[in-house]
Amino acid sequence: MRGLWTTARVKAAEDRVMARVPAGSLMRRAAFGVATVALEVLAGRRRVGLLVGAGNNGGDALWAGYYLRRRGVSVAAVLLDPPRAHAEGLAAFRRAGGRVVERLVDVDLVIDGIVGLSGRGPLRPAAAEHVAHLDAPVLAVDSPSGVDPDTGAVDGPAVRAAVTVTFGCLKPVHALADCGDVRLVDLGLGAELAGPDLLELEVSDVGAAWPVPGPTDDKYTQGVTGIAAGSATYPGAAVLATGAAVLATSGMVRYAGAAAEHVRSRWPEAICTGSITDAGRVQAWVVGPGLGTGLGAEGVLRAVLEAGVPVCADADAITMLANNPDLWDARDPDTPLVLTPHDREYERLAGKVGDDRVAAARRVAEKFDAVVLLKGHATVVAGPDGRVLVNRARTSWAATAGSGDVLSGLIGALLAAGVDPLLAAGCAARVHVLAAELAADGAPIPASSLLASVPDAIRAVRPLSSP
Ligand SMILES: NC(=O)C1=CN([C@@H]2O[C@H](COP(=O)(O)OP(=O)(O)OC[C@H]3O[C@@H](n4cnc5c(N)ncnc54)[C@H](OP(=O)(O)O)[C@@H]3O)[C@@H](O)[C@H]2O)[C@@H](O)CC1
Ligand SMILES: Nc1ncnc2c1ncn2[C@@H]1O[C@H](COP(=O)(O)OP(=O)(O)O)[C@@H](O)[C@H]1O
Ligand SMILES: [K+]
Repeated sequence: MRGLWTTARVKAAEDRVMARVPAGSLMRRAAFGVATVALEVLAGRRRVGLLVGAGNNGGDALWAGYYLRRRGVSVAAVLLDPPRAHAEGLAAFRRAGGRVVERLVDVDLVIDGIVGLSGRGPLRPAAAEHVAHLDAPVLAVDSPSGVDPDTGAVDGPAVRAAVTVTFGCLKPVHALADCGDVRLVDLGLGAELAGPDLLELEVSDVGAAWPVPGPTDDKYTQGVTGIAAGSATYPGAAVLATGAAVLATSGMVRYAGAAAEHVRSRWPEAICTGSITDAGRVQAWVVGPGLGTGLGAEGVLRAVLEAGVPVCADADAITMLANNPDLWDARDPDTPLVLTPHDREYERLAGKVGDDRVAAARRVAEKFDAVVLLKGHATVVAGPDGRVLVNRARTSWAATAGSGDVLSGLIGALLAAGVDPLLAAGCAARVHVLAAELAADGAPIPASSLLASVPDAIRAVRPLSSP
């Protein structure tokens, strides 16, 4: 797992390190890292432009310009606030033959030192104007300017970075927003940083957590997933959610609901019944996709919440919980609940998501004592214990009708297999994103194709040496 630390925590750690190292040494180390990556990106080309803001981020850029000049690179700098440009960095830059210009023209690479950890709100007009006219690849210093370093939110023009060079540790922006290729320069912060604020699963974490059958397993021991989804109007949601559970693990899947015939004909291996009372025992339930919100659906949700097994509540189940708070009383407080809202469902539960999606997911996780998976290009999974996992998609092909139904089936199967609910949601989100990518391969896909790629996505995360 990769840890990410909020800017307040990073600044506090940097202050403690700075108190015991010579003045300016951290900045020069950071800038040397920037210059090293810049030379790599330049690959022999020799013209660099700097956009220099008034803070230490601009100082990093100026010192990087100094190191690049010493390697014979031609470097021009635009100072966005000349009287406040980092004095030592600017002096070193000029000494090394760096030029100060009004506008960047004919450069092979732009180094964005407009603003870093202290950047807040939309870019100021002068910075926005330069960013709007960028026509070369950009290396962002610490974080792309115009993107909030703690939330990844973008309000107005922002730098689109091909590569971001960051220092000390990763920050939330590096998992929540597009920063291009992210490179980390060590500043020796390690001992000063306690546990991270956010976590990002790596492929190996997902592969290690994904349940696989052992020699003593049979169809029951791996966990039976129950799917309470679909309706006469929306049978497809039942087919997709059940299919995802069938493909996610080799345990058994039971389907209960009005789409039993549709599900049976598509997934003959699922045990299908028309009603939840006849469903038999399961180790986790998925409830909600395509279920409707009428009295019958409320009864199903109540039965699932009372069942005493982990529940993944999605789509209409979330809407019902938002509209009828009495339904919460049916919940067994000792069994885990995973809620998987998109923004509109979130709003029904707890008001607008806002710019800080991590804080939004945390609020609802705490309020309902549940794991909350907030859907989107960057999926945020927050646990009631304060842990947060972030998973950003590299493409947006998953933004298609029915793809959420697939996700809920994956989560349900992992819950039934006994995976920790936060990890279950995080691993499912990761495999879901990968399945979308593999299925799309550059062209739009329906959710049924995403579903068909689930086995390939699982193969891709599992260790190479495993059977
Ligand atoms: N600490 C360390 O040990 C190390 C720190 N390091 C580096 O320092 C960076 C943090 O530096 P920092 O704290 O000086 O702030 P920084 O990000 O340059 O921004 C402040 C300036 O931006 C301005 N500004 C704000 N919002 C804006 C907007 N929307 N649009 C435009 N401008 C905006 C703001 O203006 P003001 O509000 O003052 O008018 C002020 O002038 C960090 O990211 C890393 O690169 C490395 O050298 C390693 C060692
Ligand atoms: N822009 C996007 N990029 C990547 N994934 C996205 C994007 N928008 C939505 N998704 C993902 O697609 C799925 C959509 O789920 P949902 O809105 O519930 O759809 P449905 O109800 O039609 O099944 C979620 O997994 C979500 O994270
Ligand atoms: K920057």
